[in-house]
Amino acid sequence: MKVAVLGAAGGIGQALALLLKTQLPAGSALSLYDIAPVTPGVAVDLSHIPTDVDVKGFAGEDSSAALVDADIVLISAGVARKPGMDRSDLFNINAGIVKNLVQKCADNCPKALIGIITNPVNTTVAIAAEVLKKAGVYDKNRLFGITTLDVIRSETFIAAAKGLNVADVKVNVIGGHSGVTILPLLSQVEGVTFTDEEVAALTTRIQNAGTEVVEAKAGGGSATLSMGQAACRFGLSLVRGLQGEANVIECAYVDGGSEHAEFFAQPVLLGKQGAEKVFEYGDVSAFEADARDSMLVTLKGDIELGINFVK
Ligand SMILES: NC(=O)c1ccc[n+]([C@@H]2O[C@H](COP(=O)([O-])OP(=O)(O)OC[C@H]3O[C@@H](n4cnc5c(N)ncnc54)[C@H](O)[C@@H]3O)[C@@H](O)[C@H]2O)c1
Ligand SMILES: O=C(O)C[C@H](O)C(=O)O
Repeated sequence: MKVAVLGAAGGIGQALALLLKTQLPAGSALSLYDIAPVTPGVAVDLSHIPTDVDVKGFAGEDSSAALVDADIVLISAGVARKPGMDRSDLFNINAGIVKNLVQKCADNCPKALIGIITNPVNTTVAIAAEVLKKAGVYDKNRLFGITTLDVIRSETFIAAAKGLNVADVKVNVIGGHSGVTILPLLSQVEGVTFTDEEVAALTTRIQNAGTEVVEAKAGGGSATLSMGQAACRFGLSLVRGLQGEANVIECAYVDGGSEHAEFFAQPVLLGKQGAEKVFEYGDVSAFEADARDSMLVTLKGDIELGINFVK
């Protein structure tokens, strides 16, 4: 199994690479690429950790060498938010970065599963899809926007609010990955009930959790360590699916035939072909139905922006 991380010298990339070095199955290869010249050094540093995962680092303008034979590519290359910015403010720089890197995936590992972390995810995934379509290698089951951070935040905040063991909390988060497009389905959480006030407060906190980190870091970037953990969880789920494990399910932002939008985050069964099945997200409360319907103008606009960027 070969996993490539693009943006590997960054805050997310280094945390993710460390977690993968220690948690990928024995015999795996970890391929680290970043435009920053430090990247081969990050690989040497990790290579001293005694696990049976081979690490190589690549720097410079061309990511090709890192991508050959990759089974999974996780992309966190790009710029992060500063206080006062929305994720959409990152579009001008990150759109071109994702477009170029996904073109390299099309050229060097067209069958790889691609997970996009770079913001604005609602738009960069649409960009990736258009690039792959133009290259004639698009398979909707192999492209994912990684929304796992919204899931782990929801699990954490719900457990804290209700005094639960966080390992027992399971929650679907649907929609997209920015502001109102992030919708945790609190009504489905088993073994717990919420007042209307709790639903409103928890939903708002989960939707604004990225901004909470950006403001706390005071100009030093956005979530990196929690995102490293989230991307590792999702990446390892992709690995488990590729290896034929049954019942590997994660929420992800996919082109899964949603009635709501071309890309929509919902529960996905991961398997040997990537997304084996996209599940219905189930019954929702009146509050959630209203929040879902009201987000769609924003979500569809974000997607349209990505499609038009490549066309
Ligand atoms: N999906 C999510 O839930 C989620 C969560 C947190 C952050 N993010 C996003 O992830 C991205 C990265 O965040 P970060 O905190 O790691 O940022 P960072 O600035 O710490 O790291 C980004 C890395 O990308 C590299 N890079 C820039 N241009 C590149 C290129 N053309 N090719 C290869 N590498 C390039 C930089 O050299 C840097 O090492 C941001 O866009 C951020 O908004 C997404
Ligand atoms: O908020 C950000 O800019 C980064 C990321 O999308 C997050 O949710 O933490």
